[in-house]
Amino acid sequence: MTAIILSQAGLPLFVTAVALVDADGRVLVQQRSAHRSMAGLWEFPGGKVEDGETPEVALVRELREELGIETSSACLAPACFASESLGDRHLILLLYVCRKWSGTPRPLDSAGLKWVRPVDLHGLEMPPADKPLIGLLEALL
Ligand SMILES: Nc1nc2c([nH]c(=O)n2[C@H]2C[C@H](O)[C@@H](COP(=O)(O)OP(=O)(O)OP(=O)(O)O)O2)c(=O)[nH]1
Repeated sequence: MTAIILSQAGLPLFVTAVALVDADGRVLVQQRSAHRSMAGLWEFPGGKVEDGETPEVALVRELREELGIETSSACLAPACFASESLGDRHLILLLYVCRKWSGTPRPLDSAGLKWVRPVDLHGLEMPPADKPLIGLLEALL
């Protein structure tokens, strides 16, 4: 049954995202800008995996584009994932943890950034796919 649903809707949408963790154990989230779907919600930096990219390569690219920071695949530790319907597509959200990068994150493609303690993620308005990831992340950090 699942295979039939997926073939009707096309392949799932693979999105790769990261919990950047600073020296105080806080996590960076960014606010989705007004022109985007789910505008105003807080999310982990990242984006769609493009054709020919690994999730890690896509994430290194997204972090450069969205935050102006540099990291490498070796600094991305797979953490957990979410599987959620977006309506017309099915989202697979791959969440990594990263503690090592160069540069200072800037909101190059979002309405704003903030560093929050993992427990405080529960109080943020985040996309539905992110909700089950919060507890998993808390247990990992
Ligand atoms: N980066 C990121 N995307 C997320 C998270 N949670 C979540 O549902 N998403 C969804 C939102 C988008 O549908 C998709 C990421 O797409 P994107 O960031 O590359 O592109 P976009 O905002 O222009 O997406 P869209 O407006 O076309 O939906 O994954 C998250 O924590 N981080």
